[in-house]
Amino acid sequence: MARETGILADRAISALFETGRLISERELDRDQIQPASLDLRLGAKAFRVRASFMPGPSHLVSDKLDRLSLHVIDLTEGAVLETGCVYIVPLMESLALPADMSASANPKSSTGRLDIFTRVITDYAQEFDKIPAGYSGPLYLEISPRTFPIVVRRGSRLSQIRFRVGQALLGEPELLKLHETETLVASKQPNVSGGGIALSIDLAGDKDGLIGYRGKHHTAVVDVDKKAQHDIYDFWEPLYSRGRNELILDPDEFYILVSREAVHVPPDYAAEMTPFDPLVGEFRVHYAGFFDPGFGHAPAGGRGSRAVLEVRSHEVPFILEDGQIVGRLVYEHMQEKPASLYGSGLGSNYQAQGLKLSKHFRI
Ligand SMILES: O=c1ccn([C@H]2C[C@H](O)[C@@H](COP(=O)(O)OP(=O)(O)OP(=O)(O)O)O2)c(=O)[nH]1
Repeated sequence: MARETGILADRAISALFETGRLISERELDRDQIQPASLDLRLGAKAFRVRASFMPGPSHLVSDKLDRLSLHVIDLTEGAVLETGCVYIVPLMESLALPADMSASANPKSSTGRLDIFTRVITDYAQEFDKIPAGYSGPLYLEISPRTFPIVVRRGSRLSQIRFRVGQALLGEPELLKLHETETLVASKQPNVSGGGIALSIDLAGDKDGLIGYRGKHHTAVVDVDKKAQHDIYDFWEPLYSRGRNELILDPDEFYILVSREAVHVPPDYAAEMTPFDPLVGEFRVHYAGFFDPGFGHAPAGGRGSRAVLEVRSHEVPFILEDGQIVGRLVYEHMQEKPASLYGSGLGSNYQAQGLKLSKHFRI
């Protein structure tokens, strides 16, 4: 029996397409629907703009593009998007949501791990990545590669959207109860506060003391649609604990680190890593925050999956210490159990992961 409120699962997302609530200029790709989200595809053009913007309550995105666009790039054969530049790409998908359904977007994990900053923008938007209930209109993606230049093309999938009816966030007592039966975050002393369950950082490292990676500058381009294409060490510097169990974050460098705890998202739930909390420190963990139903779930082959963390320090150098809390996972009810779980036959790339760079790299 489906709940009234909650995040839409794969079957319901497919029904949105069939009933014209989700519109696309071409058929959905076979693997575009995930257990609790839909990957969004780039359209055929990218607008290089002078700066990022918010349309605000009285403007269409296209009004702003008329004013701010510097150049239009054709994506049909693929094109390079450079670091430090801002691009706006109309997406292939648009929406005609019912009055009780809203949506939110987030970069795909592979996009976050490449340090590509992306946000979905709607007409009349006053917030990024939030699509109000009943929204009818186009979707645009703002893209700004931060560390590596990238190749994208029409159909590339950098961002994903979750649809939700009403509000189905678990409160702290409900979260604690679920944790007691399902072990959401495998820590000796679960810390449930701020509406979520805390994740801490692993800076002790694996048997070789490897704790993470720092992105190199002035690299070759990464094609976002190609797997295992590049040697890790051409793009990343490995970082070792050397018994110190701490790491000084340099401002404006990008790090891939990993949680100390294994994470579990039971099939009836979807999780999200909550953004940077200024009370935790002057750094930001999480550029891609959706955790799928079935991630870390033992029957879906996920036992021991850790959360990969995308980390940046702002303004000042900051010392992270092993075991320090760096983020929180909030959990929401699914409307119904997905037909397919993360990790089970979906070509999932990150089930049962430890410290793992994006799928584009090979050792
Ligand atoms: O910051 C994050 C965000 C997500 N994940 C995990 C949980 C999530 O369920 C999984 C896959 O995320 P997503 O579906 O966004 O990744 P993808 O790039 O689409 O990969 P896949 O092809 O495996 O779906 O990665 C992290 O470890 N860290």
